[in-house]
Amino acid sequence: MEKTLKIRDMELGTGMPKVCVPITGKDKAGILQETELALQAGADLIEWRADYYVDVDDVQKTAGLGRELRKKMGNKPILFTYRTEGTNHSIELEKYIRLNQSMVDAGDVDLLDIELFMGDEVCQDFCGYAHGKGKAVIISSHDFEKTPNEQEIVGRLCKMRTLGADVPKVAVMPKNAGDVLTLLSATNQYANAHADGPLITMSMKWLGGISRISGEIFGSALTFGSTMRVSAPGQLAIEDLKYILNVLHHSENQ
Ligand SMILES: O=C1C[C@@](O)(C(=O)O)C[C@@H](O)[C@@H]1O
Repeated sequence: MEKTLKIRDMELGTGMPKVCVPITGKDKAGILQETELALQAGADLIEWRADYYVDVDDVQKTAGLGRELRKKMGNKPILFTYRTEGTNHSIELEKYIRLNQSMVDAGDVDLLDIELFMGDEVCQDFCGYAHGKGKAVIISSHDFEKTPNEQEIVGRLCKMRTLGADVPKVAVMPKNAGDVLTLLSATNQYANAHADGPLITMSMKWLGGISRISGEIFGSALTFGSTMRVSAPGQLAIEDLKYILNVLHHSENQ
C-alpha cells in the first residue's frame, strides 16, 4: 500500500489498524454516553450508526447531534453511517442521499459510509459532493449470506475506488475456515496489486474473528470493536481487540 489517508489526528493505512467503535444508541443521551465510553476505552474514531437514531428523519436534529459529538470527540474522527444492508432499517434513496449530503454540509463528521448497492451513479455523485466539501467517503458492501470468491471481492474493492471511494470496504459472512482464507487472500491481493490507499475488510461471526485482528499483516486499515453492543456479528470487545493488536504489532521486535 503506498498512500495513507490522514483524517484529523488519525492516519489510516499505516501501522496498527485503527480501532473504531460503532455507536448504536437510539437517542441523544444514549449516543453521547456510548461516545464517552468509546473515548474512555481508547477508540481511534467512532462510527455513528445513525440508522439506530430515532430522530434520524429530522435532518436538523441529526446535524445538531453531529455537532455535539464533534465537541466530545476533540480531534478524533467521526464516521457517519446509515446502514441498510443486513439490518431492518430502511430509507428511501432520496432521503438517504439528502441525509448524507446534509451531514457533509453541516461539516462536523469527517468520513461518510455509502453503500455500493445504492448504485454506481449515487456513489460517484456522492463522492464528488463530499470531496468538494473536504470530506472523505467509504464505499461499503456487505454480504451477510456468504463469502464471494476472491476475484469478486477484489473486483468490488477496485470498483469502489474507481467510483471515487477514499476507502473501499467489504464485509462478508463465512461458512467455514476456507471462506475466511478467501477474504484474507483477497485483502492481501488487493493491498499488494491494486491499492493506492487504505482499505477495510472483515469476515464476520466467530469464524471470521482472525480477520478483525490481522489487518496489519493482510492490509486492512481499520477494525470495529465494541463497548456496549456489537453492530455486527463477531466484533470483539475493544479492550480485547486493542490488547491483541498491540501484542501482534510489538511482536515484530521480539
Ligand atoms: O460496515 C461495518 C462493518 C461492520 O459490519 C462489522 O462487521 O464490523 C460493523 C458496522 O457497524 C460497520 O458499518
